[in-house]
Amino acid sequence: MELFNKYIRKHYKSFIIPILSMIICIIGDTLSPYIQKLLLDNVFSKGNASLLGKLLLLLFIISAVKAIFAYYKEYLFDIISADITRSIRSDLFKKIQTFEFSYFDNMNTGELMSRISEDADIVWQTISFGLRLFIENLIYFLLSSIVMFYLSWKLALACIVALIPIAYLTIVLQKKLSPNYEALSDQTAEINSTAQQNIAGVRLVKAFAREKHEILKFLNTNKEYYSLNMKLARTNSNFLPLIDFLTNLSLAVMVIFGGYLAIVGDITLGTLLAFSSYILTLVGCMKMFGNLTTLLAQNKASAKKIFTILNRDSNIVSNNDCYKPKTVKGHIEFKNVSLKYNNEVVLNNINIDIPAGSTVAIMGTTGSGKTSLLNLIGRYYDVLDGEVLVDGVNIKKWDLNTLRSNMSVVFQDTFLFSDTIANNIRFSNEEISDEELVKVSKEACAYNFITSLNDGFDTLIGERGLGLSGGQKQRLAIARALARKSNILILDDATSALDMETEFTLLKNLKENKNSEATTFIVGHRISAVKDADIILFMENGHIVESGNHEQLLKKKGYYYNIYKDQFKDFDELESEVV
Ligand SMILES: Nc1ncnc2c1ncn2[C@@H]1O[C@H](COP(=O)(O)OP(=O)(O)OP(=O)(O)O)[C@@H](O)[C@H]1O
Repeated sequence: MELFNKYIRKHYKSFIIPILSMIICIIGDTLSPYIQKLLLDNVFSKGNASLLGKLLLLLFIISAVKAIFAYYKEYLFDIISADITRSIRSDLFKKIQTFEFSYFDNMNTGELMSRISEDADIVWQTISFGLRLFIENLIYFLLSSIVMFYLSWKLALACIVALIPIAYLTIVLQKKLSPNYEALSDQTAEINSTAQQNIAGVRLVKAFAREKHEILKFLNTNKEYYSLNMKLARTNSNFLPLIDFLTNLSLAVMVIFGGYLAIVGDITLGTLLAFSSYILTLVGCMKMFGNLTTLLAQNKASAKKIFTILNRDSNIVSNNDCYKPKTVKGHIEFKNVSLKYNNEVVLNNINIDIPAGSTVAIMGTTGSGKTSLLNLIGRYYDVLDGEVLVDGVNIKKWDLNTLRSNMSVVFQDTFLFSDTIANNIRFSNEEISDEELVKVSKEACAYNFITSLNDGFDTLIGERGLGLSGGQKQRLAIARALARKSNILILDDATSALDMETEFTLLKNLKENKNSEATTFIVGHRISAVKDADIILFMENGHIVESGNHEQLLKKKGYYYNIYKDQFKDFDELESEVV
């Protein structure tokens, strides 16, 4: 129903011409048996030869008109359905873009791909094929019934009554098929996601020699899909022969009762002949309604899933009259901030004030909440308690697009698009000139390796930067972040795959070229990467347990000092040996 209200109804004007064409074709089809009746009763029985030419000409005209309008009917219906499906696909894609991070934490890619591809295709089939046939058969049914009642109400009534059990069975079949199609749609998504995950992780599978396990997993999913299809086939084969039998029975009723009416002189032979055509049309309609139930059941399942997405609103949205400053300075404050994912509290009572232009380094054990803390700045997740302020304004009051457009992030997991190196860097800022492209690549220590490739900046790389080393991918991701030239830069463990020397050069470049107002966050594990920061935060179990600059933290002789000692112990020992 939602499909109808949201997509089909607004196209109602486009349906006028194809439906009119359809009606013209159906009128032609419905008139043909009537003309045959006239031929039999008037020309052949009564020998009225003058009518023969006229009736044959009429039959010819009807066929020609039908052929012309059939073209419009088919073609225009196809255009409308393609249009509607395009709108559904675009709406789905646009809607998915609005969802918050946590939605994607709980949803797998294969499932979403199924919604955009298979489910949208089923809706397309329903409209282009199903809806057209439904309207067509409904009109056929109504017109044929009207003519039948006009010719002989007794025989028409008998035929309609004989068709009632078929209609009933069709409805029961649809009810039985619906849940099966829902399960089938779920299973299609499961197959997609199993295949998608395997292909995305194929290197891991091969490295661990887990091909057999993966094949087995896929075969099981496929077997389940097969079983569901078999179940559907069983349901169909339980009902369809019965529907066929009843259909033939209704024909027999018509022949017996019609023959009797002809014998007693209630109807002419021509009427009986016309009736046999009309009843075949009615039976054809009933069969078609039966077949359409399958498609309708399939469509119901797919449309339900599509509308679950389309009707969902993101939990993180900008308010009306939100804050949209022209420039962002980068003053960031966390006030009593706590964060919870599902049921787990991962940040507890965080308080920090970071003046614009500071460089903040975050250290801490794995899982201590470093990424989670940084995720709050762009409002990728909402706080449980407290508030995060950027330039003195709670980020919940900010226009999300303005806030995020003024930030650059390098995530822990590097993702590169299947595109050229230049386009990957320009992803964050399409406006940058070729000179700036070179400049940010140099800053990110990526220029030398890019220019050593045969196609340089035009080199095509795979979705995951195939053909590039981990460190090269990270450097491209950093160049992409720098290209945005924003006043908030977040590097979440972005140099972990670089050797110490490259990391040192890169961080030095960042410091030297840094726009003095840019606030920079660096999550790092090496003292050499963090020691020059204005503020160093040390995190443990969702708390900031130490903060200060390098000297202050060394004096505290706490967590930071211990790491410093561990990392520089070898150096000190070596120094003492040399001395
Ligand atoms: N999207 C998420 N959904 C649920 N729990 C999460 C999510 N992201 C992180 N966590 C959990 O939150 C805690 C903090 O994770 P976070 O990634 O912030 O730590 P981290 O200090 O950045 O770790 P690492 O140094 O290993 O990257 C962990 O216990 C982690 O399991």
